[in-house]
Amino acid sequence: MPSTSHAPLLVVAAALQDARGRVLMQQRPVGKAHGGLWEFPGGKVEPGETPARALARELREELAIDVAEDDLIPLGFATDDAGERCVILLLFSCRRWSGDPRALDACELYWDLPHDLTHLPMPPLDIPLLAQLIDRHL
Ligand SMILES: Nc1nc2c([nH]c(=O)n2[C@@H]2O[C@H](COP(=O)(O)OP(=O)(O)OP(=O)(O)O)[C@@H](O)[C@H]2O)c(=O)[nH]1
Repeated sequence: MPSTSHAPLLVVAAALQDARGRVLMQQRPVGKAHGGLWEFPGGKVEPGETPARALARELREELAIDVAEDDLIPLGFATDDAGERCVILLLFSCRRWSGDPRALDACELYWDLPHDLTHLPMPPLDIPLLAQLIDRHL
């Protein structure tokens, strides 16, 4: 049975959806892991944080928006255990926030309907999560 000496890396991300149903993707900076690829905004859960609290913090840090934890609705997850450390990415849906998202961390932001985002190059776990979003007609 495969095993690892590390605890899984827990990562949270948001499908921010505007009134027209468009979802926000952000492009990771070149030079970072998965540089240049398009991801759902979010990041790592720090020790002592709940997933929703971590995601609200990441959205503030990365996009300068405020989100109430109650407005983060669990949507699905994806895992990758091929590398040295298993990664678990939890995706939340979010339709309400305050502020206009700005790319404080990403190179660029891009809004489009979920089925029109499939052409973007994405990190491995964002691909099945986008598929889950499309399957659920969200
Ligand atoms: N979104 C996404 N992240 C992934 C995937 N696979 C994977 O290892 N990760 C890792 O999950 C972490 C996401 O956290 P992050 O966005 O806060 O990380 P970061 O590279 O900006 O690092 P930093 O916050 O330490 O500067 C990164 O280490 C990223 O490389 C994946 O398929 N999708």
